[in-house]
Amino acid sequence: MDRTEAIAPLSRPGRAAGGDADPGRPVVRLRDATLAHGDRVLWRGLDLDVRPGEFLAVLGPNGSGKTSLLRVILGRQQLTAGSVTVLGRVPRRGGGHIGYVPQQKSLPAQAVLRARDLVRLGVDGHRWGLPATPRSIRHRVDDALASVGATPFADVPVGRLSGGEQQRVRIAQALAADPRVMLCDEPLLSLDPQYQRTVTDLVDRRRRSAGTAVVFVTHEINPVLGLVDRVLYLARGGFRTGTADEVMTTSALSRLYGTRIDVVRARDRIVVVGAPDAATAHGHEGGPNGEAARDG
Ligand SMILES: Nc1ncnc2c1ncn2[C@@H]1O[C@H](COP(=O)(O)OP(=O)(O)OP(=O)(O)O)[C@@H](O)[C@H]1O
Repeated sequence: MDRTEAIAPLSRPGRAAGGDADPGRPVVRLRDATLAHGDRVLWRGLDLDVRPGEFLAVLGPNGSGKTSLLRVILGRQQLTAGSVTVLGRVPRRGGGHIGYVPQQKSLPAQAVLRARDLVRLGVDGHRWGLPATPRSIRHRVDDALASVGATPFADVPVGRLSGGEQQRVRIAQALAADPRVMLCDEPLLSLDPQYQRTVTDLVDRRRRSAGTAVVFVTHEINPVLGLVDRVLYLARGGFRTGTADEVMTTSALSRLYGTRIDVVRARDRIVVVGAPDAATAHGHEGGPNGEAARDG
């Protein structure tokens, strides 16, 4: 079955295009934030503001605490020290205005929920500007499905979809929440280049049209290099923040890792050579305090 179709724009019944977000007010704010499990410090002394419409890429080796950062912002994980606010409030489980694309795990083959049922779960429990009638909710779900090209498989049980199709449905679910911030945990995994582009374009369009802040965890910066405003790089208990040009450099990453790392620009790509990989960089050694980080 050919399940691809043209990608439709996601209409927004709530705020006007451009959003009502105050561009000066951070959507996400962390101050002197530390997260540790036992005596193992994932990151320490993190100051971070993510502003409306900003695209923040979060990079770092396996186990450096990228997903944990998203869990803190979601209110599912308590900081060890410091503070976090989302839209000026301490985040709590189930709070609205957050679109979350969790790290991909295949849905069981026997999962009987249809794609549209999953997306509908994104609408429920959130305010999105208009009274939620069954008809308006159905339109919202249809819009979100169309926006990721998922209309042809809207009624297929999700367990029967490919990994990439399931991922597009998860993006639609996050968009259906009419989010002020999107938290995306490696959303490009298992997508072919065409749909990597689809996903990054959707997220980019959303932040430009609605002022949605984006926190985008990725192992690979190249697919989002043209979109990224700032990078947060986590490693060995420390971090660096800044533009891609500031962070993705031989000197910045060598200091962060405490060993020689080479960052090479080849055509429009960044290649990092020598960064300890998942097997060796699990970071269990604890690591130094956060590098002097710039945030702004
Ligand atoms: N509740 C917990 N208790 C103890 N350790 C935990 C807990 N949650 C996460 N960890 C550990 O913290 C570390 C960071 O996990 P996290 O998933 O945030 O890393 P990550 O940077 O997203 O990794 P990956 O790139 O592999 O997805 C891991 O070693 C993980 O095992």
